[in-house]
Parts: sequence; C-alpha cells; structure tokens
Amino acid sequence: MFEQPLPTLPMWRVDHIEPSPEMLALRAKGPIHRVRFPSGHEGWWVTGYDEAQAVLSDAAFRPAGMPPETFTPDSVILGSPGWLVSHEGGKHAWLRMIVAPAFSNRRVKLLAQQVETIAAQLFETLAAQPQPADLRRHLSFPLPAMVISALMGVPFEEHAFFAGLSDEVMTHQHESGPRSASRVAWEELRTYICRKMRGKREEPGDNLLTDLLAAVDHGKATEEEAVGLAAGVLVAGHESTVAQIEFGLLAMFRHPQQRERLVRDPFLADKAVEEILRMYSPGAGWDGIMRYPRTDVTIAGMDIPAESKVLVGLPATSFDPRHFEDPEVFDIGRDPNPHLAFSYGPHNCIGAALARLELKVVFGSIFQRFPALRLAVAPEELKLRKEIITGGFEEFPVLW
Ligand code: HEM
Repeated sequence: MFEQPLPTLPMWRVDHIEPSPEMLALRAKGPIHRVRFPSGHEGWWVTGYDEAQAVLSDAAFRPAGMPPETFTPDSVILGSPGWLVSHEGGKHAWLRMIVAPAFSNRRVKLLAQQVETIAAQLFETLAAQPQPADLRRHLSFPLPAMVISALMGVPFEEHAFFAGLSDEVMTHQHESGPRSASRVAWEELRTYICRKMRGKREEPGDNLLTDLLAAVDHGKATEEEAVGLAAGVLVAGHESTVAQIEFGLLAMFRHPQQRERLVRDPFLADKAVEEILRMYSPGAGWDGIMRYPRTDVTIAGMDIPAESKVLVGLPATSFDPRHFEDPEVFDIGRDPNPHLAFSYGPHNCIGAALARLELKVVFGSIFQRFPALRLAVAPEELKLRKEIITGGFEEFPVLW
C-alpha cells in the first residue's frame, strides 16, 4: 500500500507570527505524531497539552542537552557543562539551586525598579531619534541585555558586547545549520564571564556572578560549571526576550482592538503579556523542545522506543481546546491562561518572573509613551531572523 510521507518540520508560522495552519491541522488530529525533523531523522512530535506536561515531568526523558550519541543537539550550548539543560536529576537540581537566589522574589523585586528605569531611558532615546527609527536597536535588543547586566553584576556599557556574542551563539542553531561561528562566540562569551566572575573577588555585590564565585570557592561547582551556568542564563535570558518584545508588538499592531483595550485599561498588562506568551511565543522555524527517552515509553497509546527524538511542541499546546477556550482567538483578557511558554517540569524557565517583569514594563507603558506607535514598513517587509531559533527581526522600523 502507498505510504503517506511523514509531516516535515519546521512548520513555519504565517505572517511571521501566526500559528502554522499545518501545525493546527495536525494538532487537531491527535496529541502525538510521527514526523521528520530538519536533520532528516524521524521521531515524534507531541502537540497535546497533557501529553506535553507528562513528557516534561517524566524522569524517563533526558533533557535537550543530553542527546544520544547519534544525534546533534540543536545548539552548541546544549551539552556544555553548567548549561542547565545539559544536566538532569540530582546534578541538575544542585546546579539550579546555585543560580536560584538570583531569581528569588527578593532579587526580582530589586531588579523591578532597574527594569523600569532602563525602559524609561530607552523610550527617551528612541523618542529622540529621527523617524523612522529601529525599535530593535533602541529597545528590544538592549533592554533584556541591560537587565541581564544588572542581574549578573556587570557594567551596563558592556551589554552590547556580550549581547552580540549571545546573538552569535544562538545563530545558525537549527540542527542542520553551520556552527563554527557560534562555537567561537560561545568560547569568547565564556572567557568574558570567567574574567568578570574572578573580578567579583575584589568587588562583590548582590548579583549572580558573586553567587557563582562563592559557589566555586565553597566547592559547590567547578569554575567551568559556574561559567557555563552564567553564560547559559545570559544566552537563554537575552534572545527569547528580545524576540518576545518584537513578536508581542507585531501582535498588538495586528490586533488594533486588543491594543485599544490595553490602552484604555493598563491594568490588563499582566494578562496581555500572558496572552502574548501563549499565542506568539518566540520562535522561527522552531516547533518545541527536544527530549530523549532512555527507555521504551508509551505516550497517548503510541509506543516509542528508547533513544528516539521526541519534540515537545510547546507552541502547539497553546491551541489545545481541552485547556483554552477558542484557542485561536487572541484575547488579552484571557483568564485562566495556563500556557506552557516557559515549559514545565524540572527544566521550566528559571527566568520566567524576570521575563514577565520586562514584558509587563514594555507592554504596560509603551502605548502610553508612544500613542501612535506603528510599523514604518508593511509587515511583510519585516525580515524574520530565520537562522536564530528564537526568531525576532533583522530590524523593526517604527514611526510614532
Ligand atoms: C519571553 C522570554 C522567555 C521564554 C519564552 C523562555 C522560555 C524557556 C523555555 C521554554 C525553557 C525550557 C527549555 C527546555 O526545557 O529545554 C527555558 C529554560 C530556561 N530559561 Fe527561559 N525563557 C525566557 C526568558 C528567560 C530569562 C529572562 C532568563 C534569565 C535571565 C531565562 C533563563 C532560562 C534558563 C537558565 C533555563 C534553563 C532552566 C533549566 O534547564 O533548569 N529565560 N526558558
């Protein structure tokens, strides 16, 4: 009998950010599907919400940075010592505990004021530019980088340097792309962090690099692990937030009624951010996070052999009608909104509270500061950054 070819990933979004119709159609057929990955390998794609949660909390699955030997992880940082997604079980919990204080409620509260100050400064810099101006250059790229400077305890002026390296690390990351430039950038980034961390001996403070140096001094982590932890936080925390600001703004431009709702009621900012995360999470040609079962497993009645590739389709889970009413509707007042944009289980995003804070500061005030904010080009002229997993745009020219 004639066999249907397997659905192939990636399934590109439409108009840069709208969910792919192929993804929606496949998701509607069931919670798990056999697919072909960009690498050419066959494997499984989990699109159901409950099934995704089950995989992400099951210790039978290794994380994205621990692929079986036959597979390459989809980025050079996955697999590096100290990068949290390259560890599992007790070792992962131990390393995560070392960075956890930097993300505690107390530290995030301390950062809140700084985030507001940084955003206000960047808004004014943007306002002072001749129009049209590139919002990426003046807001979406520097904001998360400056916040990470504060989190790590490095001078603001260095943000452009390390954010440039972080950007390079995340570029050409699709599993089939070339990687030499991102390897070089990863090494350079680690060297920079190592130097800054050692500098904390003379100039300690309430920041991540001081915590990490203490962990090394007390024998809780090797220097290599500490540097990997910091570099991982930096890379994970920068690119996804940049793309989320840009995708969120494009979403608001595409939905003028929702934008008006937000302008009329800025208290909706929290919920608007959640809805942006649910429906327009970062990603370009990115369909989820990889997991590898160490034993034979069964998901939703489908038998999956050990050591296969199982992609947990976080973006697809946002459209599961078992958890979201009218999931294809962008509703900034949606409540409840239990999306999985920050993942689930032991590797859930440790920076979620900080990311939410940054997004809330942007979306809660940008349309007040720039009431006529709009794209200076037709949306189809925006160039999606296809070579970077998180997406975002080459430039984001705006008028106001
Ligand atoms: C909109 C912004 C963000 C999104 C959508 C996002 C999303 C995610 C997702 C889906 C994961 C799980 C990866 C996996 O299990 O394979 C993750 C992990 C992680 N994220 Fe985020 N993230 C964001 C912002 C941040 C920020 C601001 C930071 C830190 C400053 C951060 C640091 C991390 C770290 C360190 C991990 C690894 C956690 C672990 O393996 O234990 N992220 N993030």
